[in-house]
Amino acid sequence: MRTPIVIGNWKLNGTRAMADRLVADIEAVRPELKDIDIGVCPPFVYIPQVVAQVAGAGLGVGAQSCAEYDTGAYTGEVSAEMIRDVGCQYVLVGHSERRTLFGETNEVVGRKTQKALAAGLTPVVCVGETLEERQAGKMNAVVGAQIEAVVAAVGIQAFERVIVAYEPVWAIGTGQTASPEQAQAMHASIRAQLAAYSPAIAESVRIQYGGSIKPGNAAILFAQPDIDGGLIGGASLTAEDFLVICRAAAGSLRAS
Ligand SMILES: O=C[C@H](O)COP(=O)(O)O
Repeated sequence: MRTPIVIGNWKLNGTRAMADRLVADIEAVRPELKDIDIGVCPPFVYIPQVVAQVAGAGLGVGAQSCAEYDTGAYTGEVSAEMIRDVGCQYVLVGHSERRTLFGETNEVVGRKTQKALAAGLTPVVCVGETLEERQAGKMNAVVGAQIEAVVAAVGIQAFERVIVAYEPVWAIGTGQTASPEQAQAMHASIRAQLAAYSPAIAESVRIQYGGSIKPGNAAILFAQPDIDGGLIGGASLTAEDFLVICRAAAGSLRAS
């Protein structure tokens, strides 16, 4: 049985006051949602305040990216060690916005995953195809290559400590969610790919779905057998929406 995990990726949004209110609202209902894992990924500058606020509340904190380097002359970068040092548990790696807007290749994503694991963080490795790739029928090959690069960098055994997030690029921030069937098919395909290396690891690895998850569609997505929670963008910015989504994840556990 895999514990569902819901993570809010705030992206480039928020203020100190917003972070304070949002986290307080999530914490207030955390005891009702104790059967699932919940995390938030604020912008770097708000991480210390959120870490201090959630201390002991069972809410994980993550960064939205990490450097592929440890230390040195890399202006603007933040290392996985630093992220761990300030109390984070998670780090997103290879989000499609990083891949598309900041040129992160599969190899870079592999190296970042390696750094995250070495620092003791849980990397949330994001994969997903563009609309053009889907329309050309290449989605399994594209996502397969993204997964393969991470396996090549860290080895299959390390996937015990990796979370995968399948986020079709065409569904991110567009309001156009993958259908439950499309999402389930890709999650099953990722699991099958990992099973070729290790059936046990494939069975235990958590695969989140991300891309326009909202209160109205979360339950049906989370009800799919290979979907283990969600990576939430826009709907993670208000406690009202985020908590409905968290409740849907907790509900999927009870229904299974
Ligand atoms: O990291 C989150 C994803 O990019 C999904 O974003 P979204 O829920 O705003 O579509």
